[in-house]
Amino acid sequence: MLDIEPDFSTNLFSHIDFTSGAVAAVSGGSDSTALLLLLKQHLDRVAPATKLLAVTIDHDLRPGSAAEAQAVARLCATYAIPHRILTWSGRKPSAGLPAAAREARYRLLAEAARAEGIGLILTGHTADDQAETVLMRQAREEGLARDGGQGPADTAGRGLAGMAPATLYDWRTWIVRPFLGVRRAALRDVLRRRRVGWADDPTNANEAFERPRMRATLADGNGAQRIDDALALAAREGGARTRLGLGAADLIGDLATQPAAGLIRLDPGLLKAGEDRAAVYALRILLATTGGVAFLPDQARGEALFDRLKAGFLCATLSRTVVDYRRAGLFLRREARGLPAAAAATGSVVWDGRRRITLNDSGGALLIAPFGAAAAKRLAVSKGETPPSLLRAALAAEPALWQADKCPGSPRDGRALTVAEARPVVAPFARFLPSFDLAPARAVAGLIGAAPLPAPPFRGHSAG
Ligand SMILES: Nc1ncnc2c1ncn2[C@@H]1O[C@H](COP(=O)(O)OP(=O)(O)OP(=O)(O)O)[C@@H](O)[C@H]1O
Repeated sequence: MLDIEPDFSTNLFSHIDFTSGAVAAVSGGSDSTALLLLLKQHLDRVAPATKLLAVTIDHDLRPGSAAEAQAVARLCATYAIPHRILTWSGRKPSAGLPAAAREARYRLLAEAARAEGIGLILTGHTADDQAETVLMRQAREEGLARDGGQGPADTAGRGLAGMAPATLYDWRTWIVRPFLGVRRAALRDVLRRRRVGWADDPTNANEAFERPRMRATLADGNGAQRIDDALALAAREGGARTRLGLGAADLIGDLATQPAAGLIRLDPGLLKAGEDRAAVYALRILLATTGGVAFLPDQARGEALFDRLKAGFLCATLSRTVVDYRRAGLFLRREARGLPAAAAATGSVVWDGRRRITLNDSGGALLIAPFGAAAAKRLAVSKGETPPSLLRAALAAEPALWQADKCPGSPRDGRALTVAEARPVVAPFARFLPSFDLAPARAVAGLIGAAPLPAPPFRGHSAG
């Protein structure tokens, strides 16, 4: 645990690369207020020219939220820190409110960063938050196991790693959490010493929500020990997950190829690589990527499929992906079912979770729709090592631009590129990429031709 001394901010921030500036996400609570002051102190000392912007999201969920945001604005004015307030004005769902608020918060924070050309957001998540996260996930797993569902094996090495020290948002903005090893009480001591107040969000004490319930259980005599144990568990699991990801990345680099857009071939050597856990992880990541699904298929299904593949040739579907194991190899492609309906082609959209389509001009009256089996059948495909039927099936599920019932540009037709660019997206990591998974994300991006990852936000580039 880091000791909080007046100049401890060096320990907390010196490993972070501030070249592209920083957004401090400040709710006005104790942790993010401490983040703001300590970060400002650090930058003033070591890099005063760094562009620093404080951003407060007004979720507009409680009567006092606008006034709290104004209080942050006043504090920022005192320290001459530029500050913006962004309001979540969208429809508020009745179920899953914390998740929706979090989604809106990160979207708005990232928009504010991008508008200033800043690639880095810092949040005030603490060791207490980390311990709560790990213990909540553990409690959910135990509940699942008790109910006869998939228990620890389901998330082992993933969920219990807790929050990553850095997460890439939308494949372009880094979210860094420098306080994951610092207790909230220590941050509050810093604020008290400086006579700076903070707001206490009543939602944090509302035991209708899971996190405040967990927080309440940690307030008794055992709490400190349970927090320390949870942090130790998170550290072990984070390391295990990073190693698992490195193993999966090596397998993807060595054994996966892309014979055509939307078609991945795995060398059957994957089934006897001797490192089943990494191989199953690689398979799950590639399934989600091929199917355009944001979540990996669960561990149990991944393992079951892997075991069936080991037993011999098969054709099965998981995560919207057809797994076709035959003499020519082990192939993955998007299933034909449930592809997006034809839609007007405008601006930049993520299509089917798999392709970012960017129109270079207005596109006129064009539609984006799957290329389709009929059009794919008419196309000549080369007779190489890959069975033509598989090439056609993958092509049929690719996006194409349509005018009336004619297709002006197929995915393999040069003309399409003058109108639109369809860049593959690494679906499971496109929105949130925890630093634990950087290696497999990079390997998959290289395999399918997705945009390269931005440099990690740490000096010397070690994130994980
Ligand atoms: N409304 C908000 N505006 C800006 N950033 C926020 C907001 N809510 C949360 N954050 C960021 O996310 C981090 C974790 O959020 P969490 O909800 O745990 O914090 P909080 O209890 O609202 O406030 P704090 O962490 O400052 O005590 C905060 O430290 C802050 O960096």
